[in-house]
Amino acid sequence: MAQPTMLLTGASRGIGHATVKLFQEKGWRLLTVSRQPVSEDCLWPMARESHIQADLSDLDQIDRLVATVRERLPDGALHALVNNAGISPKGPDGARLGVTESDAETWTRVLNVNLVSTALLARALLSELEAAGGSIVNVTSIAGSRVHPFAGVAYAASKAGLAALTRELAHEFGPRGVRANAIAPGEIATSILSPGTDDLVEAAVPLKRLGTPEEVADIIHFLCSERSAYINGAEIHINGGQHV
Ligand SMILES: NC(=O)c1ccc[n+]([C@@H]2O[C@H](COP(=O)([O-])OP(=O)(O)OC[C@H]3O[C@@H](n4cnc5c(N)ncnc54)[C@H](O)[C@@H]3O)[C@@H](O)[C@H]2O)c1
Repeated sequence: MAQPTMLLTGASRGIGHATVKLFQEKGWRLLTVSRQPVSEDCLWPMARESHIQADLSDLDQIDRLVATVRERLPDGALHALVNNAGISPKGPDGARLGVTESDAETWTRVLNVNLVSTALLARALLSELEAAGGSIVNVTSIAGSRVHPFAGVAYAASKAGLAALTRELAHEFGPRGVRANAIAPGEIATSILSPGTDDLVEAAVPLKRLGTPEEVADIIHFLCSERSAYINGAEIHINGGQHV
């Protein structure tokens, strides 16, 4: 197969950063989306070249983003779309933006980044995914399927919606040879974690540790590979056996 191409959102740090590094090591061509310009000290020169700046909370930016992606796909084929970008009002981005759970603007921002932009991107890039027999991976969360002490309502609702969207896309896109799956992390060592997570891990995670971004990246890679060719519409939980 010619060099496969992946488009990943939220590449600047955490799970997205680990996923970019892994796919690069595996020989993929990368297109990455982040709100920020890539910094000069960026560790992966290929990723710097492939970076596209877009704020996914602003849906007006999606058309331009899709047009830029198409320009950078000379053969018109996209092998993987990884919808990883996420925002939590209770995480560092939320705190920085000064948002609160009762704020309508918060709901809009969280739903746009975590859910609506994902749906729009998947549909807009369906032809390119179809051309490659491609795979969509949506990063959901443990908070989408159970009450989580730190996640917050908007975040939980967005991730439950993303899980539902994944099943719907699997059903609709499957006949066109495009698979859609989700990966639902529990407590992973990234900047999105809230204070108090250590106690939660001690009380509720049988493996008694945080997961690593690299462990999540590995499953994303599996879901984008031929090894998972018959997995469609699944949500794979990676949470150390967490029970709340
Ligand atoms: N770390 C965890 O414990 C955990 C648990 C469950 C789910 N998740 C999910 O994993 C995904 C990755 O999160 P992470 O843990 O690496 O956190 P993170 O905060 O380190 O990374 C989030 C990424 O999303 C990007 N992003 C946020 N808002 C954006 C916007 N408006 N436009 C474009 N990009 C934007 C950020 O720039 C960043 O690259 C998220 O969807 C998150 O909800 C993480």
